[in-house]
Amino acid sequence: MYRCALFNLVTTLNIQTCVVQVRRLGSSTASILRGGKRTIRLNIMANKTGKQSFSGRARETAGQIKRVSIEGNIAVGKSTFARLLQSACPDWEVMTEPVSMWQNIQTANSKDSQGSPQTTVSNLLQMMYQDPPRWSYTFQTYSCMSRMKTQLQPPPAHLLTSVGTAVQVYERSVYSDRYIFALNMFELGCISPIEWAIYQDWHSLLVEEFGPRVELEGIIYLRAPPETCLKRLQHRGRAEEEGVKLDYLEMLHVQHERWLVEKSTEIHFDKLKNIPVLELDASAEFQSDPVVQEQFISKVFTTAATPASYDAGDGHRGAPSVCSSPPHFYCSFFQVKNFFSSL
Ligand SMILES: Nc1ncnc2c1ncn2[C@@H]1O[C@H](COP(=O)(O)OP(=O)(O)OP(=O)(O)O)[C@@H](O)[C@H]1O
Ligand SMILES: Nc1nc(=O)c2ncn([C@H]3C[C@H](O)[C@@H](CO)O3)c2[nH]1
Repeated sequence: MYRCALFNLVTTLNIQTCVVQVRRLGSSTASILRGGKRTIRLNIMANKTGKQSFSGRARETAGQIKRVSIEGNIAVGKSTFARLLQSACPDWEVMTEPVSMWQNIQTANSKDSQGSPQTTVSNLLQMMYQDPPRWSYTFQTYSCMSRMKTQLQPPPAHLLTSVGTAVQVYERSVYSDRYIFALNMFELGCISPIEWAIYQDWHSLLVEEFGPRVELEGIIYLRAPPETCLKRLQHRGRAEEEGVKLDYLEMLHVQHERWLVEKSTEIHFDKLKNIPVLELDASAEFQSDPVVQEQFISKVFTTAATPASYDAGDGHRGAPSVCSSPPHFYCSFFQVKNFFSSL
């Protein structure tokens, strides 16, 4: 119930009916409605319900879907924040970074005695961390391609037919691939000048060719000191990241600051230069137990969703009962709400 209430608040629209669709994060989201079948299914739906005005095609061509990426340093809490957004706004589509694709690349490179192909699974993320000069360019081609695919996925039916603000949220983007990681690897000397030139060439070509389909309307920048990120990274304990040191996170922090705060990174796409950036202080700590953390967040959101707290103002001043205990995510919620309304 509170999810409905919150969704109404976030979109700032009066929704008559609100169908809560709890979905898993990731690639499985409404996948049966994607691709070529999507329009057919939507048209059927439109005919059955008679709501022609909300047909997917109409919404898509009207450009009503807001595409937003969550950016930030390694382990700052993007996936955690994405889960928060998804549970608060079940109608939105929230897509996590395709890390498992990078960890599981299948190659058929030999045949067994019966002549059947033998597949090997390679972990490109691990290879990149173990030997950056050898694997960084390869990694960036694959990470960028997988991000491009994610950003190009057609919106699921429920997003196209929903009445309020339709939002697709990506964890990172083709832009952070270039202006954070690939650039950083180039500056570190792990991507050679010729590899960097080639990367930039095909990156620009793809972004320009796909045009509005990969454009973003906004960026949420989760910002925290690199020391905090290192602590969270170590706590998470992803095997491939064992060798990640503070200086690497400091470099990535500087890249984020240059791109999203100082705006001193040279950007090659006009729309991206003027994109609104919502900066959130992600340094506030949760309790370490993920279950308690989840309950804690739900509580904050439940309270934040009451009309009284919403009506009271901008979130910083408006809800003392919530802000007095964990101010951080409460305030973030209101900032996010206002941010989406302004796009
Ligand atoms: N606000 C927070 N306070 C304390 N711990 C947090 C907070 N946010 C996330 N964490 C913890 O930090 C770790 C990293 O979080 P998460 O996986 O969300 O980061 P990420 O930014 O998505 O990482 P990556 O850059 O690798 O994609 C997790 O163990 C998570 O539980
Ligand atoms: N080199 C490099 N380039 C990228 O585009 C990129 N995107 C993410 N990562 C690393 C950070 C986390 O360890 C892990 C999950 O985010 O993957 C990247 N590393």
